[in-house]
Amino acid sequence: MSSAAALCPQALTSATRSVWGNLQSCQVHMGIPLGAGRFGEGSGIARLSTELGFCGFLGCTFRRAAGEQNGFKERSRKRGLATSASGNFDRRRPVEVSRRDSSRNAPSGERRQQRTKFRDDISPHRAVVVVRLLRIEEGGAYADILSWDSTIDTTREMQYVQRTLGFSTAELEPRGRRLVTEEVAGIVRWKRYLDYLIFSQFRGEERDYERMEPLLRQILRLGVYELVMLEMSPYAVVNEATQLAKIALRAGAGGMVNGLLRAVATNQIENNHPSPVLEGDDRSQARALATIHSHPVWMVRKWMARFGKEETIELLQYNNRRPTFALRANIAQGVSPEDLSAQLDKLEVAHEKSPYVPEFVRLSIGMQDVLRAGLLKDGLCAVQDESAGLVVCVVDPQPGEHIIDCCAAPGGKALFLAAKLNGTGKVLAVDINEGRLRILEEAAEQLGVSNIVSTLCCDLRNYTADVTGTADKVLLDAPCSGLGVLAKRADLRWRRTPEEILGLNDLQDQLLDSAAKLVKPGGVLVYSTCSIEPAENHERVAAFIDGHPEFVIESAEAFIPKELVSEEGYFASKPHKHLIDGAFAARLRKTQ
Ligand SMILES: C[S@@+](CC[C@H](N)C(=O)[O-])C[C@H]1O[C@@H](n2cnc3c(N)ncnc32)[C@H](O)[C@@H]1O
Repeated sequence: MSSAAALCPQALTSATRSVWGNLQSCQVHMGIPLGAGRFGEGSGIARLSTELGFCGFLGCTFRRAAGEQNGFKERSRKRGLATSASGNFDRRRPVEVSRRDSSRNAPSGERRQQRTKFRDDISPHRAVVVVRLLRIEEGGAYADILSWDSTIDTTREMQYVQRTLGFSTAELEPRGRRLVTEEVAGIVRWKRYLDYLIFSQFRGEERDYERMEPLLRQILRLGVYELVMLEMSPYAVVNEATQLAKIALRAGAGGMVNGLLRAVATNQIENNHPSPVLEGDDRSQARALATIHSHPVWMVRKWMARFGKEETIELLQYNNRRPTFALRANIAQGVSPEDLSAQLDKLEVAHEKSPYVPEFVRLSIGMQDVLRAGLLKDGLCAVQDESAGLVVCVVDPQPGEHIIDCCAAPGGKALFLAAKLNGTGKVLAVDINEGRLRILEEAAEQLGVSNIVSTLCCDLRNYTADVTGTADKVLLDAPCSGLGVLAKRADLRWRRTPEEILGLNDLQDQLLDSAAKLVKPGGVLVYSTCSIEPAENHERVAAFIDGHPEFVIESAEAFIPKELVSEEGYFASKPHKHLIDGAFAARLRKTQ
């Protein structure tokens, strides 16, 4: 599998920076019931985490699966990350990174004692946040995968803290857990802007700043985030961050943190933070916007060239918003959207009907209550972004049809396709990733569509080498950059590169050629992504049509609201305009 094949951010999408966490986040966009893979024998949270960690939806996980492991291992070792006996990065073990151990020269007994010291002057959430940030930045963990599920035992997390920082704290209460999830996602998202504020108060050369110890940097980011973005009391923030740096690093580090955060706190009170000036040529303006809205410069430049400055700012702002979520009523179990709405009313969870997909309801808060009430575990609904539902609407499955979902795992769209078949017809879910297919199979059981869905693990390109098309409809939800789902995937913006996106285009073309072979004459092929980039969307379809004159474009307008349909007849959502994830789908009819 090429490394490009690894990229599959939709899964990631979901995400959530909300309390119900990462595992879930992976599943959200995909429409997997959050319970899937979490409760069965050997398939608990731990297995799902491993699964996600391996095949991920995200780039880095993919990269590892795709054979770039060596570089990663090498990096891990250099940085002292925990590796398993096989040399693989082991998420279960603490990442002990770059803490300068002030007790290094102490006698071993004393050192052990210091390591296990209990500190009640450091809030547990702050200790956990800096350790998680280290794991994400130094250890390659995903922000989503580190989100918190209320059902997870926190003991292991606190062991990470103890081993990384050298002391233990109180256990996290539920409120602390929520704060951890919120802060980790927020700090990852706002990293560039936070670093700008930190650097503006840093007394030293840029070189020294670049070389700053990773733990010290995370403590500063946490302090600045709490002061500026959460507007917490400066007294508590500055004192605890100072103390944390003193204990986990050394006295001098504490002094530095104290001075810097006090300066930021003063600017906060006086509303006097420095700000990059939006002037000069496009490049300078893109740099300024990238800092103000905390995105990579290349992304901002790309969008400015396409959308203009004002619209780019809207998109950047949308990507920094707290993401909202949608639930899909499981019509396969006879649950109508009205039934789901009544259940949510009972739980006093505020929600509204999706204006785009009849089976969906939107909520901005209250997911924890939905989880606790077991609506997902019982298969009454699934968490899924409306954009994923809209792709299924463009396929327009009809009872009795034979449908192939070519890149199906972990299965959000396949399961909704199956539900729409109303008990008759077949969905064949093909994917190269076995672990993710297992998640799909469990979710199909949970949602009551396992009689409709079957799975096949293979590389689509090999599978179609000599088949003749028999499917009524084929969906190719291709591996992509995921630039449409940045609001839900806090760390994705920092993981993507322009080269990676270019590299994906070949794979997308090859998969399209393969998927086309499965469609019977007169049948329909839908190509979709969770990207807003023309290079992955319109341009791929144009290239495909060039080489396949037997396919014609059919407008999506007959299947979804007009406002979501582009001039060319494609479904193309813009996050900042439609307030859902950015996604794309082209409906292509095979004429002969
Ligand atoms: C965007 S994700 C699919 C999400 C899925 N449609 C859903 O709704 O849950 C892309 C998928 O393509 C799969 N994939 C990548 N290369 C493939 C190949 N050559 N053959 C089959 N599947 C492949 C990945 O394993 C990944 O699961």
